[in-house]
Amino acid sequence: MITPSQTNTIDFDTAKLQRLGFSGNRAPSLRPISLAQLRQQLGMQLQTSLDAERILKLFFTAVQSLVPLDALTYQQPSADLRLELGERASHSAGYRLSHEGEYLGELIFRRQQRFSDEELGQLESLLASLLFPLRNALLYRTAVQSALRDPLTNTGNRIAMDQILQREIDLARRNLQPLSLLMLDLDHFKRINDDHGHSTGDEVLIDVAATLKSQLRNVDMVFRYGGEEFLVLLSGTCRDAASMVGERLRHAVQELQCLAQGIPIEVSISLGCASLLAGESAESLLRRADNALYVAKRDGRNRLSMAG
Ligand SMILES: Nc1nc2c(ncn2[C@@H]2O[C@H](COP(=O)(O)OP(=O)(O)OP(=O)(O)O)[C@@H](O)[C@H]2O)c(=O)[nH]1
Repeated sequence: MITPSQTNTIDFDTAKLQRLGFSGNRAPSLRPISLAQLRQQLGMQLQTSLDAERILKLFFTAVQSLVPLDALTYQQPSADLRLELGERASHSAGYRLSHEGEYLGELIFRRQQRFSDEELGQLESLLASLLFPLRNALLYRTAVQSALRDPLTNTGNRIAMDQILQREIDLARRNLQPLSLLMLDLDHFKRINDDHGHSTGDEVLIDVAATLKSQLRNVDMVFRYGGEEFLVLLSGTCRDAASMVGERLRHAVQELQCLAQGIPIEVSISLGCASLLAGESAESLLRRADNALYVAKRDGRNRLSMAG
């Protein structure tokens, strides 16, 4: 029988690290180590993962067996990555990382004592071991992110939506928090395509997606659900608040100044709103939001309808 504290899952990265003599949970080794030995170890250790955060954590731990540190911060805004490890401290040594002109982020070492010239030389030498693993991890991260994004509107795609919706439902249930969905669809979009061409239609989709994002909090998520249909996931948001958000979105899209060859195009959206019921599945929640959207269309468009 498997007791709750046991697990039969194998983390291959951890297992490989243990074979190489490293453990992520162990404090850094107190055994003196030379720069050359540490570079050799890092060369092997950092190749065990394609997860940039994990690589930076391994690096931070390993470096401390040669140069004492209190913190490491790293950021690469275009990869949407920011990491703060350890406690903030007064002295810092910052590096802009790049490889063959490719920007790989900013990394800052921090600690309470000033760094000596020798230590700075050691840190720079160790950073060389980080470059290739970090570059590969950033490429991997970009590939994973692009597999989950709609390239036209830069919103999440259907695959991302399926994954995130289920996760958010589980979280809402565990934390006893409300969760609401807005399903929205551009009105008479076919006419826009027919009258002004598909590239104008694409521009309208891009503008509407940008408008939706600009009206929402960072934690709210926008997905392109179909051709001219979007889904907004509002975690921690009850029915009344979701209805207000929906109205705000509807109004913002109506105010959009879209032009085709200098001629203004009227753009509006219809929305269906549903809030998670106790024990409800993702499919049922989506179905109720879709039914509410159907009612909004049937009742004249450019309106919000609440699921029953
Ligand atoms: N330009 C462009 N058009 C798209 C895209 N995806 C879907 N469409 C078009 O969106 C239109 C949707 O038409 P309908 O489903 O009839 O909906 P509608 O005209 O918006 O009418 P209602 O939803 O009833 O208000 C179709 O003409 C599709 O070709 C896209 O990526 N770009």
